[in-house]
Amino acid sequence: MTNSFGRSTVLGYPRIGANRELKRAVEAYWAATIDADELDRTAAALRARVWQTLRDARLDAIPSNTFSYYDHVLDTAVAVGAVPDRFRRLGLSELDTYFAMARGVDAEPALELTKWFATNYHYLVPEIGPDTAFAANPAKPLQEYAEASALGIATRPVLVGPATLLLLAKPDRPGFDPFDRLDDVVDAYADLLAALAEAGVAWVQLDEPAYAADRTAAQIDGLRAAYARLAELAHRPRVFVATYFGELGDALPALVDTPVEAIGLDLVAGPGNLRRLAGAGPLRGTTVVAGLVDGHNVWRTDLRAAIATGAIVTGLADHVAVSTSCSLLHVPVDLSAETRLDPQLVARLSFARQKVDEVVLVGQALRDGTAQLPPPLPDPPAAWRDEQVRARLAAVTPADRRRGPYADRAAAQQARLRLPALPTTTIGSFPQTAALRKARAAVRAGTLDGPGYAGRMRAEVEHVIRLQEDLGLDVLVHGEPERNDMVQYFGEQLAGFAATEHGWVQSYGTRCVRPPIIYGDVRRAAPMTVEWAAFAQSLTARPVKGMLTGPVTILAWSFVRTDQPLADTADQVALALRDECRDLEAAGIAVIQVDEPALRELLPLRAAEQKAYLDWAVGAFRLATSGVADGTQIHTHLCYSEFGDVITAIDALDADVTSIEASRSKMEVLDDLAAIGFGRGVGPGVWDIHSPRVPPLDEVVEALRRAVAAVPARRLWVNPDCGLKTRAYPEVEASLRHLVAAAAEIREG
Ligand SMILES: Nc1nc2c(c(=O)[nH]1)N[C@@H](CNc1ccc(C(=O)N[C@@H](CCC(=O)N[C@@H](CCC(=O)N[C@@H](CCC(=O)O)C(=O)O)C(=O)O)C(=O)O)cc1)CN2
Ligand code: MET
Ligand SMILES: [Zn+2]
Repeated sequence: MTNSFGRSTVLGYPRIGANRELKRAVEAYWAATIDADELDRTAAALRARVWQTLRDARLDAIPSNTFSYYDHVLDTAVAVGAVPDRFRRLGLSELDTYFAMARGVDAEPALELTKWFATNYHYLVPEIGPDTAFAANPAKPLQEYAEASALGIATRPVLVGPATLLLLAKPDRPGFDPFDRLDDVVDAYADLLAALAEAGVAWVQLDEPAYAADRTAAQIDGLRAAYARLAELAHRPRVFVATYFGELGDALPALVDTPVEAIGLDLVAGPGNLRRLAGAGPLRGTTVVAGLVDGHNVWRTDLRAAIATGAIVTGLADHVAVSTSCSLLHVPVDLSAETRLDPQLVARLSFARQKVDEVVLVGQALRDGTAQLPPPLPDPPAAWRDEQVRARLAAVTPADRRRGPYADRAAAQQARLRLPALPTTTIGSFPQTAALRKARAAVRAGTLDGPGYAGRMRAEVEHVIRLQEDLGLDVLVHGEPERNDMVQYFGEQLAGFAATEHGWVQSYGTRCVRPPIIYGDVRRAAPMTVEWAAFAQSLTARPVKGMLTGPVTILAWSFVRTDQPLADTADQVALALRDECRDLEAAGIAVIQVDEPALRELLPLRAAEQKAYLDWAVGAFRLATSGVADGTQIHTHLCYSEFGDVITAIDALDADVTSIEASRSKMEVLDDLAAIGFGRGVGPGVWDIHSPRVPPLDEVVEALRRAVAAVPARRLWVNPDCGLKTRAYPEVEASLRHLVAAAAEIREG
C-alpha cells in the first residue's frame, strides 16, 4: 500500500468559529429567531472556513465531520442509530430530535452530560441497551465530505470509534454492559464505512481515546476484534485509528496487530507510547501518526524537540505523519486575535491556528529537513518568578494544611450560626442575565465606567439578597453577578495569570469558556471577593456565604504552565485563596464555600497515577481553607462528574459541609459517602439545574426523604445540584420555593 495518508494533519479543529458564530446561530435557532435552513447555512460557512484555513496552511491531510451542532459523541451515536426510543417517539424532525437528546424537552430529560476524559469538554452519554437497533446513518459525514469536495478539498471523516463509543455509553437498564453490543455496533460501522467508500472517501479516522485509560484484557481483545473485522471489509476507506490523552499500554501492541492502515499516538500526554512502539515494531506498511504538537494546552511547541521525537518514530515505522496530540477542540482558535497580551507571553503561545503551522513545519523538517525554524525561545522573563511566593511555599508545614477537630468546629459554628435542622442554601450563582453581560460588555467598550458598573452589580446583589430572604433560605449568597466565569474572574485578578479577549473554548453545547493562562508564579495582588461579600452581608441579618473557586478547579479550567509540577502551581493558588479566606473571615463572613467541581476531572486516567494526584489536590484545598478559625464554616461544592472514585479524597478535603450534585443519579452518592463513614455536613443536590424544568414539590420532598434515610438530619443540607447562572429567574424562583417548602415539610416530620 502506498503512503497516501499525507505528512501532516490535525485530529480535529475548533468548530465554534472565531467569534462563537455557532453559539449565536444555534441559540437563535432554539429561540426560533432563525430557521433550520439559516442555521445550516451558517454552519456550512463555518465548516468551509475551517477546511480552507487548513488547506491554506498547507496541511496535507484534512479532517471533516469534526463539526458538530452540539457534541461529536452524540453525532456518532446518531450515525450508528443509537437514538433511544424515548426520543424517536417525540416525532420531531431529525434536527429537533438531536437537540431533544442534547437538551431535553418538557416530556423527556436529556441524555446525561459528562466530562470528556480529563478535559473541560462535556459529551452526551449514549444510552445503549440489549435492544438498541444499530443502523448506519452516514448522512452527516457524507454531507461534510461532499461540501469539502466541492471546495476541492479531499477530507478524512472523523467518527468516535466503536469500542470507545460503547465504553463511554451507559446501559439503558441496570446490569447491562453496553460493550456486549460490540459486534452489533461494528456491523453499523461496517455499513458506514461502505457508504463512505462509495462516496469516494479514501481515509476515515476512528477515535479510540478510551484506551488511554486502564482497560481489561476483554476490552483490549474487543478493540482488536473490532478492527480486525472492519479491516476485512471488501469496500472501505483506509482506516486511521486515533488515540490520545495518554499511554495505550497493552492496547498499543493489540492495535499494531490489527490490519488498520494508520495508528495515532499521543506523544505529548503519553511519552511512554514511544517505548511501547519500539517494542512492537518495526511497523511495515502502517502509518504512525505522531501526536507531537500539544492539542490540550496553549504553549508554543519546542519544534526541535518535536522533530527529534519525530525522527525516532521515523526509525520505527515506514510511514510517519505529524499531528496534534489530540483534537484542537480544547484550545482557542487564533492567537492573532489577541491584541492585549504581553508580547513576551504571546511569543510563547500557540492557539489552534498556530498549532497547524507547527504541525506543518515539523512535517516538513522530518520529510526533507528544509523547514525554516524560528529561533528557540530565550528563558522566561525574570519578572515571572516571585521569590517571595516561592519562599512562602517552601516554608509551608503540614500544620498549615490542618484544621482543629471537626467536633470542635461544628460546635463553634452552630453556636455562631444557629441554623435550623436541614438548612437551605444555594450553590452561589444566580441567573447571569443579559443585562449583566451587557453591562460588562459596555465596560469593555468604554461606554460604562467602573463606578457605574459597580453600582449595577450592587443593585443586582441587593435584588438577589431580597429574593432569598423572601424565599426563606437560611444561608444566603451574593449571586456572583460580577463574575464572567468562576475561574476567569480569579484569573483576571491574580498575578501570574493572563486573560484572553477572544480565547473561547467549547465546554458543552453552545456554552464556552475563556480559560486564563497561568504563566508565572501566582500572587494575590489584593482581596478579590471581599467587597462583594461584605456588601451582601451588610444587607441582611442572615449569614452570607463567601464564594471562592478552589485551587484544583482553577488549575483544571486554566491553561497551566508545564515548567513545574502541577502540585506547586496548585499550592501557589492555594496560598492566594488562603489569604482571601482570612480576609473574608475578618470582614465578618462566617461561611465560606470553596468550589472544587473539577476535583474528579484532573484525576489521571491510569489508576497507578491517581494517588499522587489526589494527595496534592487535597493538600492544596486544605492549604487554601485551613487558615480560618474553628467558628468559620468551610463549604465545598462538587458537580459534573461521578464522584464514586474520589470519595475518600472528598472526605479528606475536611470541609465542614460538602454540597454535591446528586439529583440525576437519584442520590446514589449518599451510599458512597455512607460506605466510607463520611461524618460531616452534606448537601446532596435535590434539583437538577441543568434543565429549565421546575421540580414539583413532591419530587423534592421525595429526594429529601431518601437523603434523610441516609444522612442524620443534623448533618443534612438542602440545596440545588449546582449554581443557577445558566437558568432564568421564573424557574429559579419557582424551584427554590419548592426546595424551601420541602425542607419545611421534612423538618415537621
Ligand atoms: N470555566 C468553567 N468551566 C466549567 C464551568 C464553569 O462555570 N466555568 N461549569 C461547568 C459547565 N461548563 C460551563 C461552561 C460555560 C458556561 C457559560 O455559561 N458560558 C457562557 C460564557 C460565560 C462568560 O464568559 N461570560 C462573559 C462574556 C459573555 C458574553 O458572551 N458577552 C458577549 C456580550 C454580552 C451580550 O450581549 O450577551 C460577548 O462577549 O460577545 C461575561 O459574562 O462577561 C456562555 O457560553 O455563554 C456554563 C457552564 C464545567 N466547566
Ligand atoms: N459557585 C459556583 C456557581 O454557583 C459553582 C459552580 S460549579 C460548576 O456557579
Ligand atoms: Zn457546580
